[in-house]
Amino acid sequence: MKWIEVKIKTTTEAVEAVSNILYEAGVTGVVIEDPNDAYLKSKCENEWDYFDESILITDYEGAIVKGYLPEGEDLIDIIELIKQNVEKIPTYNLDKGLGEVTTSEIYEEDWANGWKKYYKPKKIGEKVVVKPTWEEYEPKDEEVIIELDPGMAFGTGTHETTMMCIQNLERYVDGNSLVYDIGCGSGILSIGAAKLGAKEVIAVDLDPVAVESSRRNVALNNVEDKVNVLEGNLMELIDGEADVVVANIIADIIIGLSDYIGKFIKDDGVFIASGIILDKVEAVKEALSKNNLEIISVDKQGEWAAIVSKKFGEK
Ligand SMILES: C[S@@+](CC[C@H](N)C(=O)[O-])C[C@H]1O[C@@H](n2cnc3c(N)ncnc32)[C@H](O)[C@@H]1O
Repeated sequence: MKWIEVKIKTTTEAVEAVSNILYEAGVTGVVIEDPNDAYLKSKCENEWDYFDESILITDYEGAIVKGYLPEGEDLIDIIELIKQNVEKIPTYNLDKGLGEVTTSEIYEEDWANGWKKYYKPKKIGEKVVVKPTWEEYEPKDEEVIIELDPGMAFGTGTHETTMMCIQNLERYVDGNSLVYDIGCGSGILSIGAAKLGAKEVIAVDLDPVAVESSRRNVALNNVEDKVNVLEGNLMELIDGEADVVVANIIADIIIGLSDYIGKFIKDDGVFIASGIILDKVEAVKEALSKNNLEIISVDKQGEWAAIVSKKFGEK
């Protein structure tokens, strides 16, 4: 299968905005080459244990953001939309830099392996470390390691929305927890919940590629006894209430879920909703509150938010 690499030359300050443009266009991950960012981060060794100096070698002095899209009939329209959105970046008071959008073809085999050199072990919570299967990593005390090969599914652990879910799972999962993971992607959150001690996890995704990836990663982490991965829609697959429901999808889907998610949460259970673009935080909060879910916290990282709400029992 052919994939199209979309490469955008921008500035450090616009990296988040450009990444979001690519995510909204349908990429499942981005590669950022930013010599300036690398310089800053190399000063902070604790934060940057796994720094790969090869990202310093670039012919452009600003930042480059790359994303990958499958070849398809609507690709020309998607690229055009990306270009238009990049042109709009200055309206958010950000310097778009060159703003040049270029594309090149790559074959699945190149893509499947090309991105791997940028994907390194990374601590994404207080305890949880994501370790690509092909990397060596010596766990430190108390660390919880998720072995991962996401393949073509979303969920490498490098996206803010995933990290905020993991950080909240660390807060809310205990040895008695039944957890539902809606939109499991690579299975990262289900595996994280299981390794944080959850008693049982049910993972669901509409996308068969994600289901296959989750099952493979669940086996790789030896948590098959705790995690059950199902393909399809929550409503049709699950009957019962969980202590923790986590969904890293997008704001509009979370808003739709809010109408009925309460039926799947025990009294005093929590709903961790992530993937919410900052502009839509208020709309999601309103949808949750309207459905008797009380907002407990709103975390923000970059352009994204995660909202934790709680279902209170009868008083
Ligand atoms: C952003 S990814 C999240 C992957 C992973 N949970 C993470 O946090 O990194 C969202 C996933 O939700 C799935 N999805 C989208 N809408 C869904 C729905 N209504 N029900 C179940 N899965 C859904 C997509 O197929 C995709 O795999």
